Amino acid sequence: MQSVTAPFQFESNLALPQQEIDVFQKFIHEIRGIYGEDWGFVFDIKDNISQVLRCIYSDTHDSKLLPLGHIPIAANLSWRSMALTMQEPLFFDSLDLDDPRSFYLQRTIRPRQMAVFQIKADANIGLVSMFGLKESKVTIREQDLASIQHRCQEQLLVVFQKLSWRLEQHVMDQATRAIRQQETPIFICQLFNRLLELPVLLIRRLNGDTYQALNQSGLEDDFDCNRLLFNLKDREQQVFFTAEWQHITKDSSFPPDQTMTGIVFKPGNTILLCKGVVRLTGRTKDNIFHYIEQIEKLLKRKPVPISTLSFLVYLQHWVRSQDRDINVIFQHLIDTLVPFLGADFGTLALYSREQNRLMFVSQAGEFTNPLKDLPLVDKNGEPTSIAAHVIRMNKPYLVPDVRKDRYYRAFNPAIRSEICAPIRVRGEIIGVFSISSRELHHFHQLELGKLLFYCDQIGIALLQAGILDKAFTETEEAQKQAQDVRFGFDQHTHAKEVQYTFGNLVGHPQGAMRAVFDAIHKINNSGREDLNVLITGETGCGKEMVSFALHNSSQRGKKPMVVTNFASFGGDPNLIQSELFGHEKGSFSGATNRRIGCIEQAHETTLLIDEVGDIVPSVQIKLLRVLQQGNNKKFQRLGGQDHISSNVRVLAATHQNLWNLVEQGKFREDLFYRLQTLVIRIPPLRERLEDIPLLLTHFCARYERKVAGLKIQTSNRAVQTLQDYAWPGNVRQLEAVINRALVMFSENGELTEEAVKRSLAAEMRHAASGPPAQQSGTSLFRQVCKGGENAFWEHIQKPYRNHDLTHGQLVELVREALTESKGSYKQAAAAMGVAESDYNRFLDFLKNSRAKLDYREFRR
Ligand SMILES: Nc1ncnc2c1ncn2[C@@H]1O[C@H](COP(=O)(O)OP(=O)(O)OP(=O)(O)O)[C@@H](O)[C@H]1O
Repeated sequence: MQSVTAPFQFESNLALPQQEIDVFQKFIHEIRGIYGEDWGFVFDIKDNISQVLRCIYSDTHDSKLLPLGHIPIAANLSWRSMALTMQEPLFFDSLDLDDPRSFYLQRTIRPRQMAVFQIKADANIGLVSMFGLKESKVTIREQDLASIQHRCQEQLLVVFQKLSWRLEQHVMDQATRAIRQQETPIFICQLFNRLLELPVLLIRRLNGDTYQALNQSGLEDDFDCNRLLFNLKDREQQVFFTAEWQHITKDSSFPPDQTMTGIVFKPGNTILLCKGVVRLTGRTKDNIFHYIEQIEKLLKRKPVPISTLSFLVYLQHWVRSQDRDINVIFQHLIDTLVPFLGADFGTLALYSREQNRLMFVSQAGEFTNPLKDLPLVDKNGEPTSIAAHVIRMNKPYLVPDVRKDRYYRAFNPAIRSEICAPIRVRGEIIGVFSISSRELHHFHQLELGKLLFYCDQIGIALLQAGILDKAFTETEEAQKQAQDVRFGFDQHTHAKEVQYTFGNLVGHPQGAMRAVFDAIHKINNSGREDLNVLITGETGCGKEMVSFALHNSSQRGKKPMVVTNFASFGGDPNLIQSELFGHEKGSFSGATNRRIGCIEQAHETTLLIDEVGDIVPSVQIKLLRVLQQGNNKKFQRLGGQDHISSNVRVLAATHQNLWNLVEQGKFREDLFYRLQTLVIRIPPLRERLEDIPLLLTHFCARYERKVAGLKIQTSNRAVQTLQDYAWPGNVRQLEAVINRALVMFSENGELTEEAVKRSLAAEMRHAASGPPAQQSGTSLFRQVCKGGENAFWEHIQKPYRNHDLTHGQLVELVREALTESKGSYKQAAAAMGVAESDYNRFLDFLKNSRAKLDYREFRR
C-alpha cells in the first residue's frame, strides 16, 4: 500500500476584524459593569464543516486573540458542546473540574463558576461562555441568566452570523484552492477525511466492472462493487446521504460495517463512504453538497465548452476596445449575458462599501420600474433585496420561486425565479449580477455555478480593462483635493491621499502577487495596527504602491499616509534625525525654525519610511527605540526637552539587502530583527510574467484616458515580446517601455510587436550607455576577455545575479561577443574565460537570463 503525507491543512487562525473585536469588547464591558469584574469571556462559534466549536475570542487571558482552539461538537464531550444543543443557558455555581466534560476547561482556565449562553439563528450557531475565576467575587444569579441570554442574542447575533459565513467561506476557499492544486483521488479522500474528521473510502469505477477503492492513505485493492451500484441505480438524486449501507452492501464484497454512513454521488459512478456517523444538519448537508459538486467537476474535468470560450474572448475584447463609459459597458455586458445564459431578465448592481448601498446600474429585459439605489439593509437590519442578501452572504443564491422568498422585492411582476451572484475583484465584492426568468424553477444549482463563473470573469475583465481604476481615480481625486488644503509639508515628507488602492495594484490573482495581496489582507485583518511592516523588493517593483494599499485598506486609511525617503539625505545624521523626530530652533546650525518631524506628522495615520537602509547607524538606534513601543510612540525633537507622543504605524521599505548592510556594519542588527517581524516581499517582475498582460492593459488604459477618443489595440506578439525581457527596472521600466512604444512607435493606437521591440531596443541602448565601472574607457566585453580564466563567471554572471549588471548590459555584451566571433558561441565563451566543460552551463545561463541571441544574425 502506498502511503502519502497529507497535503491538505486548514489554516488554523481566522483573524478577527477590529469591528468585531470592538463589539465583543463593548459587550464584555457592559456585562462586567452590571455583574462584577470577575467574569472571563470566551466566544465560540460552530464550524459546520469540520463539526467543531472554534474559540474566536477570549479575554480570559492577557492576549486577546488566542490561537484558534477547537472542541469537537459531540454533546457529551464538553460542557460547551453540550450547551450548543440546548435551548437554555447552562449555569454552574460550583463547577466540578474532575467531571470528564470539564476536560478542556481543566487544561486551560480552570474556572470555578461557569455560565454558557447560546447565539441562535436557525439553530444555535455560537456560544458565549462566562467564567468566574474566584468564587467570592461572582455576583451573577440564576434569575439574571435570561436577561444575559437576551443581551447576547440582541447584541451579538449579527456578528456571529457574519463570522459564521466568513468561517465557512474561509474553509471553503482553502479547500477549493487546495482541490485546484491537488486533484488526485487520494487527495480527495484526504480532503473529506479532514472535512468530516472521519475515515473515508472513495470508490471509483475504472472500467467495466472493475472498481478501485481508495482510502486517505493510499490505494486499496481493486474489488467488485456491482451489487452496490445496482442498489443505487434507482436513486434519482445525484448526491444523497444514506445510513443504509448495511443493506446495500451486505452481500457485496464491500466491507460491511454497521457504523458506516455514506455520502454518495453518482455521476461517474463515484461513491464516497465515511466510516462513522456524519451528523446531517441542514447546513452540513449543504456544505458537503458544495464540496461534492466541486470534486465532481474535477473528476470529470470537461474542457470549457466552445461557446463559453468564445464568450470570454468576446468579453475581453469588448471591455478593452469599446467606449469606456462604465454605464455603457455594464449595459452591454448584461445585454449579452442574459440571453447567453437563457434568462429573460437581468440586473446589474454595484455595491458601495462606504455607503453600504446598492446602486442598480443596468437592466436587461422588459422592466417598467426605473433603476434606483437602495441601502443594503432596512431599519430592522434585514437585507432590502436578493442582491443585498447575496452581498451579505458573499455567495450566489438560487430562488426557485420568488413569491416564496423573503428577500425578494417585486421590481418586476413578470419574474418568477431568479439567481444572483456576487461580482468579486480580488475577493472584495464590487457588485452583483442577477438573472431571472418568467418560469418557476427555471434555474438549478448548475446555473448558479455558471453565473458565478461569469461574474468572476466580469470582475477580472473589468480589472484588466482598468475600468475600476477609473471609478477609483475619480473618487480619489475628489478626496485628494480636500486633503491638499489640510496638509502642507516640506520637500521630503509628503502626505498622500488614496493614491493607490487594491483596485489599481495590478497583479494576477493566482500568480506570484497573490502572496502580497494575501499578506496585505491578513495584516489588516489581524486587528494589530501597531505592527510595523517591512516591504522589500527591487527598485520599481511597487513597494510604494503596496504601502499605500496596506495603508488605504487599514483603519488608518481615512487619513493620508505620510511618506519620507532617506535616499536624498546624503547620510547627514542631523537632517535624518530632524526629518524623523523634528527639531527645535537652533538645535544645529541651519535649524532656524522649529520643525515637526514626520513621526509627529503621522499621528493617527501611517508613516512610510522609504529607503530605510539609508538611515545612518547613529539615528537607527533612536528609530529602534521608537519602533519598540506600541501604538503610542514617545520621542523628543532634536534639541528639545518635551516628550512627544504620536500614535503612528510605521511601514519601512527598502530595495537593499538589509542583512548585507548588517554584515558590512552599516545597519544595526537589533533594528534589522525588529523590522524583520513582518515582511512583505514583492517579487521582481521577471518572476511574475503572468502580470505583464494585465499591466500592459492597465498602462494602455491609463494612456487612453489622457488622449481623448484613443482606443489602443495590442497584439499577442507584442505581449510575448514584453514577456521575453527580464525587466531589471521592474514595473517602472515596463511602464516606460510601453509609454515610449505608444508615443514614438505606434500609429492609430496599434501597439505592435515592432513598436515594442523598438522601444525595448531604445531601453537597452539607454541601459548600456549607463556608467558601470567596468565599462569606463573600453567595452565590457574587452574587459572580460582580459580577465582570464573564469572571468565570465566572476565579472558577468555574479554581478548580474546581484543586480549590479543590468539585463541591457548583458545583452550588449553577448551582442559584441558574437559580433567578434562571427556568430560562434563556442569562440565567444572561450574568449571570456569559460572552460570547455562549462560551455553548456554558459549557454543555459544566457538562455535563462533571456540573453541568448540568434547567432545567425552575426554570421553575415
Ligand atoms: N503592481 C503594480 N500595478 C500597477 N502599477 C505598478 C505596480 N507596481 C509598480 N507599478 C508602477 O511602477 C511604478 C513604480 O512603483 P513604486 O514607486 O511603488 O516602486 P518602488 O518599488 O517603490 O520603487 P523604488 O524602489 O524605486 O522606490 C509606479 O509608478 C507604478 O506606476
